[in-house]
Amino acid sequence: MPEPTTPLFDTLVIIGPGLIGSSILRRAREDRRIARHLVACDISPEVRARVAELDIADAVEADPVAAVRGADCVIICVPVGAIAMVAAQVLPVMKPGAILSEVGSVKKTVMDAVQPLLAAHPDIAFVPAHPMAGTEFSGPDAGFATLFEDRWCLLTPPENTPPAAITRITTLWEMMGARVRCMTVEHHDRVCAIVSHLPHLLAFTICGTADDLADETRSEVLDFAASGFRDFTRIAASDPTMWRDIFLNNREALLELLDRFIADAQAMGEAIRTGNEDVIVGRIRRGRAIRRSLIENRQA
Ligand SMILES: NC(=O)c1ccc[n+]([C@@H]2O[C@H](COP(=O)([O-])OP(=O)(O)OC[C@H]3O[C@@H](n4cnc5c(N)ncnc54)[C@H](O)[C@@H]3O)[C@@H](O)[C@H]2O)c1
Ligand SMILES: O=C(O)C(=O)C[C@]1(C(=O)O)C=C[C@@H](O)C=C1
Repeated sequence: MPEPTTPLFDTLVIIGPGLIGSSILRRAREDRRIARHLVACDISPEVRARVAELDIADAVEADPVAAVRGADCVIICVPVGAIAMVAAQVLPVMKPGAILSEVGSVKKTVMDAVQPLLAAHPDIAFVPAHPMAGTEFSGPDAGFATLFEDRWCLLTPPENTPPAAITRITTLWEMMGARVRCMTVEHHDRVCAIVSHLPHLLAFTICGTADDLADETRSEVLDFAASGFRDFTRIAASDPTMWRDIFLNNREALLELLDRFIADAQAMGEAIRTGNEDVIVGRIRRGRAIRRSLIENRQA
């Protein structure tokens, strides 16, 4: 007879079972070594009804206070701008020794807002995590159990976090199929500004510019878009609330990298103006090499 194993968590609560939260629930539903009891909590009655229909949680709650009572792990999966408010609602009723986590795409502003709240709850460990995985879709129907497979999950725990709590959240993400790396909130926000936030800013902007051109010239510019432009439109289809919160919360790092990008784009423009083939070809070769190395490492 196989040994019965104790799950990693007894009760795991997901607040905001949208794309990311419902993907965690789906994976945990498939692998009962993750948690014995799964609770979903959402502010939206439509989302709660859909989560119940999809049957991806053992219980669905409207009230975060009722949802987290007795839980040993709570993961906040709401837009960045709402994370601290939800943390303030649940921290006072969480069980001593429990872990609070969140999956927001920006870390410094969230940490700045949550750390003062944690001071009153020294028996709760805070282990923020950011799975570097997603799609342009939102909501509980968009999630899938394999979303985090072979993707990075970045942890940004405060310095005084008990190592055992970091280990448990690391194990959780490994059980989701991800690879885990710890870093500071500042480093996290700079890295994400370049690999995720600036590309989204460019995608939203280029779609708007093309659409304006189509209006001005009263022509079918967008009808002729082949796969290059279409790749930008996939990213540009992402959720407005989520991206508004990301841009406003990672303002400093994003604006610094936007300035740097504008300078680099202007240098490319200058090379085109002056016919500087070396600069043009050098840039293109560099982009190509980056794409190839991602493919070799199976990240593209
Ligand atoms: N979408 C991605 O690609 C991706 C990837 C990694 C991390 N993230 C981060 O994960 C978080 C969730 O993103 P998502 O794409 O799953 O969003 P989503 O819109 O699919 O889901 C968010 C859910 O949170 C609920 N919600 C909002 N405010 C709430 C509140 N105050 N209390 C309870 N529920 C509330 C919404 O009703 C919704 O069901 C965001 O912070 C985002 O930055 C997103
Ligand atoms: O694949 C996509 O569509 C995503 O936008 C996912 C993506 C990203 O930029 O890579 C978006 C935001 C997250 O915080 C992490 C991942």
